[in-house]
Amino acid sequence: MAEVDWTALPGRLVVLSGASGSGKSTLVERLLEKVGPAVQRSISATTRPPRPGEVHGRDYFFVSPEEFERLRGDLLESALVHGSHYGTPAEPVRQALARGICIVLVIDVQGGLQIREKVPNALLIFVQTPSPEVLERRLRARGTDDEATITRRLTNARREIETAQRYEIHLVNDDLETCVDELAATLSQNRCGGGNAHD
Ligand SMILES: Nc1nc2c(ncn2[C@@H]2O[C@H](COP(=O)(O)OP(=O)(O)O)[C@@H](O)[C@H]2O)c(=O)[nH]1
Ligand SMILES: Nc1ncnc2c1ncn2[C@@H]1O[C@H](COP(=O)(O)OP(=O)(O)O)[C@@H](O)[C@H]1O
Repeated sequence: MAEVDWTALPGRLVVLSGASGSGKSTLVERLLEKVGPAVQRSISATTRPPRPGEVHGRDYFFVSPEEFERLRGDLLESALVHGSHYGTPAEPVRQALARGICIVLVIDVQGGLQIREKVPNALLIFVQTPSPEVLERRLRARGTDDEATITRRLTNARREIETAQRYEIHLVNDDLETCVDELAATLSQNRCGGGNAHD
């Protein structure tokens, strides 16, 4: 696609990262219910197989490794995470930002740092559980992953938490509704959603 000045678009780009099981998907789902259409989330492409209940085009675009390679040139950022490829299709994000909508990217820290380079005015938020034990408990309770997958995600969690030092905003997802409120307030204070998307 043609060169885009991402910082000149009226909508704000928000990155939400956190270890697997930290609650990113749950938080964003609740946030979108709460704040309405001025905030939307981007749908990533991935080579990871769908989990039970996940829907193509709603949760992710589930693609083959070959399709992912063909898509590469159209991605705003991409990364290899827990052995699968993930990436953000650029054009839908550009169109939404051009309409003044705040777009949330639920992506890993490698992608977050690529966004920081490309879109310097993006807001980078990192979410953590109150402790590593709570993270492990929630990942197991989710019941979507086998033991090897859980072990891999817990190992990667340590590295992600170290990289998170470079994120400007840190949230602790202890009580869900409290954290959703904090996320909504953070966005509102940073010119995202809450009716001020056109400021
Ligand atoms: N860089 C990048 N990371 C992504 C993207 N989509 C999802 N991820 C990240 O990939 C990791 C694995 O996501 P997922 O397979 O849904 O597992 P979960 O984190 O356990 O729910 C998480 O850190 C996601 O935030 C993307 O488009 N780009
Ligand atoms: N504040 C919370 N308290 C208790 N359980 C939570 C909380 N936030 C999320 N969960 C649960 O933890 C699990 C992991 O959350 P999820 O949103 O899938 O994380 P992520 O998208 O970061 O991998 C899910 O089963 C979810 O229902």
